[in-house]
Amino acid sequence: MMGTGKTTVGRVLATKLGYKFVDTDEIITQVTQQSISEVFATSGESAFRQIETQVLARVCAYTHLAIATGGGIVLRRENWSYLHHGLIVWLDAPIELLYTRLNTDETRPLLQAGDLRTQLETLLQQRQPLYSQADLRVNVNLEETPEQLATRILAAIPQVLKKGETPTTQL
Ligand SMILES: Nc1ncnc2c1ncn2[C@@H]1O[C@H](COP(=O)(O)OP(=O)(O)O)[C@@H](O)[C@H]1O
Ligand SMILES: O=C(O)C1=C[C@@H](OP(=O)(O)O)[C@@H](O)[C@H](O)C1
Ligand SMILES: [Mg+2]
Repeated sequence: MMGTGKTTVGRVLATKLGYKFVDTDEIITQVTQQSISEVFATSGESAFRQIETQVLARVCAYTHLAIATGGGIVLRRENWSYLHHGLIVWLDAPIELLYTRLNTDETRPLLQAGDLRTQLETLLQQRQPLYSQADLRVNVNLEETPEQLATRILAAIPQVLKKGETPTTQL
């Protein structure tokens, strides 16, 4: 979900793994020469989602790469075939944490209209069943630094290889 720390923690995780790192939003910004807000404003969400899928289709083919996606990547069914090229980590955070982080943020177009808490609740309700399809669920809290969170994710990854329910890691 937006604000959970995918871009920030993904970068740290890549460093720890000795992997390269890409963020699909950053690639979209480079390719379109527009900010994410500008893409939404000038072309609309549906065009953004199309570009997002094209970007994911390209980057998912690489090995030794950590990919941070936008929180809406789960919405298109075809994206899942690309996501499953790798190990999918769900950063799950309570609404209050997201609210604290995104309260003054103006870079996420889907959260600019209306009450932020309501917006977050609505989106999370829609997306929770999709996020829960990930390989690893990581409960995010306010105490851990990106460094600590990345360390915890790394430690939890072996559990993904074992058969059974989706593993969850919390502090
Ligand atoms: N573990 C963390 N502790 C404190 N702040 C964080 C942490 N992870 C991310 N942030 C901050 O939260 C905001 C959202 O993080 P970001 O990585 O952009 O999330 P996402 O890519 O999931 O939307 C940024 O301001 C970032 O600096
Ligand atoms: O959840 C979403 O639909 C979106 C999340 C954003 O990325 P982050 O999850 O990195 O904020 C960005 O792709 C766009 O604003 C839409
Ligand atoms: Mg991001």
